[in-house]
Amino acid sequence: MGSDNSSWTPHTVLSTLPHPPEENTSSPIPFFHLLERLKTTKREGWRRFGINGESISDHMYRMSIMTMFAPPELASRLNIPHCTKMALVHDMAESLVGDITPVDVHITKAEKASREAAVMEYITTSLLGQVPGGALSAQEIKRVFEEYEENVTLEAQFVHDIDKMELLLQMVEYERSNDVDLTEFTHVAGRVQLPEIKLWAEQVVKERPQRKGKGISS
Ligand SMILES: Nc1nc2c(ncn2[C@H]2C[C@H](O)[C@@H](COP(=O)(O)O)O2)c(=O)[nH]1
Ligand SMILES: [Mn+2]
Repeated sequence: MGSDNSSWTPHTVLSTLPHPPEENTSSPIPFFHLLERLKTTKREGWRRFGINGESISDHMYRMSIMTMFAPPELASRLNIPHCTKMALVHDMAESLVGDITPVDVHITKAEKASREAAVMEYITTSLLGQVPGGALSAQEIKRVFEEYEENVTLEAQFVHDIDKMELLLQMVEYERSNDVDLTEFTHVAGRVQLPEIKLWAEQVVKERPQRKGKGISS
């Protein structure tokens, strides 16, 4: 989904789709169809290692479950249902932007953020702007996405940590099921912020399979 950075818009991708979602209807069905792309788009970080397995929605599903297992003292300071909602929304823009990794040199962080904001604006206006608000309104989706991106509230910090934790779990699982060295991802553990989740990260990194002929896995 790369293209000239300055000219990219959601319609850069939408115009290539065989069945682009109908816009400005009072039905959420077109939005539901767009979500299929989260089920079919594989996470790029693993594809670079020849592992074409985990989709974006797989990642967000496990994250959403993990948010409900916050350790009790931390959970007492969090709005957990809001965190679960944030986990399910945070990568929604990748339905059109795609999954861009921090090592992708073709698209800057600023361009990635700009594209994702444009997609969330498209989703919450063209697709959901005419849909009667229910438990999750267009405004709430946009607000939750922006809260995650700003990463200031404890809920956002927690969900960012869960995002990293989910990746670390998948790293160990892929090292176990493939003969692949995913050491490149271990630094993510060092970027976990909350002390309770740091403990989880340390526990998971210790699970890495020892590699033949290598020292103790870090
Ligand atoms: N090669 C690397 N890829 C990484 C790293 N950290 C995250 N990632 C991947 C994981 C996803 O495929 C993608 C973005 O994930 P989000 O959940 O943040 O959208 O980037 C890394 O250190 N190396
Ligand atoms: Mn994510």
